Amino acid sequence: MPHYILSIDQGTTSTRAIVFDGSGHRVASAQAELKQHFPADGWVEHDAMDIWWATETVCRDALRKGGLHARDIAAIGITNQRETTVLWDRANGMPVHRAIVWQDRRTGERCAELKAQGYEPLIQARTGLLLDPYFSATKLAWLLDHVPNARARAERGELAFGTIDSWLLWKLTHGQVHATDATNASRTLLFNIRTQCWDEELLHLFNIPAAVLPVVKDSSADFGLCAPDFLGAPIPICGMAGDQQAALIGQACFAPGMVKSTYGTGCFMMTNTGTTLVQSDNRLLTTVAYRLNGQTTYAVEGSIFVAGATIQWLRDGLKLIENASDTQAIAEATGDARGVYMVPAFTGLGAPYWDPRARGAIFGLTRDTGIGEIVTAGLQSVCFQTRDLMEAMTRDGASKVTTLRIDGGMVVNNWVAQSLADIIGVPVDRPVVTETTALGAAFLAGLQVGIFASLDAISALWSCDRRFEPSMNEDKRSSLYVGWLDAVRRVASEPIS
Ligand SMILES: Nc1ncnc2c1ncn2[C@@H]1O[C@H](COP(=O)(O)OP(=O)(O)O)[C@@H](O)[C@H]1O
Ligand SMILES: O=P(O)(O)OC[C@H](O)CO
Repeated sequence: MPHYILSIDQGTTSTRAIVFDGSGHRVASAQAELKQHFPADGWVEHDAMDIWWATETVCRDALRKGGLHARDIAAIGITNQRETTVLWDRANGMPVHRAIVWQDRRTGERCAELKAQGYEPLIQARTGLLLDPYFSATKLAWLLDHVPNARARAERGELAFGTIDSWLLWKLTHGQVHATDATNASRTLLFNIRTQCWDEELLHLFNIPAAVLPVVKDSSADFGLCAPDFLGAPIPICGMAGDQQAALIGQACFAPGMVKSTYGTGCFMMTNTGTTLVQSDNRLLTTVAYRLNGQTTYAVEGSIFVAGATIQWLRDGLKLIENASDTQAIAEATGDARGVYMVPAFTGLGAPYWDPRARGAIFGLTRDTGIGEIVTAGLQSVCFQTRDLMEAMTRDGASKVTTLRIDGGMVVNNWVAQSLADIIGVPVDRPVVTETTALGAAFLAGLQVGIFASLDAISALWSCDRRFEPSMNEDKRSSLYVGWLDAVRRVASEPIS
């Protein structure tokens, strides 16, 4: 029996394919950058065909680099940037518009309108989410209303909606399968996370015809076979999860109370709450962590829109650094931001503030402030935002965080990992495999085909590369955080309660 798993990780800024072996070791990988389109202020789009072509290329490259053939691959897993919305023509498999990306704010007014009409409590109770343009429903409604004939065609069953997972599945199976998994469905604002069904009342509220929707499956399931021309032979597609849920799985956070935080473009902290659905009183999200054998495990999530994107801005916007990795040496040499705070609210503030009108700022500048302090403040902003999430989770009773498992592109930076431990005041564990998103999708696919026997067997594969212990004294930790809260208050568009 073939014993490798091919994981497709379609992220916001790049598309990756990674081949793992049956011990969760990475065997080969390939990556392609994804072009970002910014057609108007606050709008962010991706070309869904670019995403598909990049997926074909990176999968073929990864196999070639590993000296592997389709017959060596037991299963494919898919993980993806969540919420990003694609609408395509079932007849020719072409998108009817560019995909609207999770960061896109064009439907802010529609969300505000629904909020003013008092719909948020109902929506939160059914979906675990809040009324924010972040999620798919208002993006899909926008497409149906703005693409000529789209609504009528959707009602006639001619168009299909999906997040990136569904879109890739459709292309991989040559239009044979229109499905998603429960984690991705739980990010649309249309899926009832209690009943695990599309919610008719919400479909009506957002004016979405049911005919466009994919079938919702478990995260480990039979999603069909990829067409033989993709890699040379049909391969079963057996795992699927949104990237933050896949990271939770890749970090083996299977016990209630275990928590991970992923630092890519944004930062997403997630605590496993087991089979208990915890509704947040502190404006965190409740979401499906994974669904296996029909059993739903839930999580509480804090979503920060800008984490690694701050470093991209320091590099591409301000041109203060050449490479993201330069920030470690700069922060080590600077040691301390010396009272400078950066609040990177470039697209508003996410959890726990949810303030789309807030904008970024740098405070505490003096005549001797230099590049070092600004870069250090940029890195530290990610740590302070994590502390905000941790405080909200503790207030919710979702978990008293005792250790934090971290992953994502930023955590190779030792200064960030240490500063995180110092600012949140608990040990931070960095695993050997930091590409936990792709690993999580591989675990899900491998569970389905029997390469991994159980979640316990997966837990045994997790191993720590390095633990970062907090080393800052409590007074300094508190006073730094008070300064951060003051900076956030100053950028907020409305008073923070
Ligand atoms: N050494 C580093 N120090 C700080 N940030 C880094 C470093 N290396 C990469 N990054 C940041 O990490 C992000 C890339 O992480 P990744 O997990 O690949 O993101 P995504 O999945 O969102 O596309 C980028 O925003 C980049 O600025
Ligand atoms: O592409 P990432 O890794 O920044 O993740 C994006 C999230 O899934 C958005 O909810």
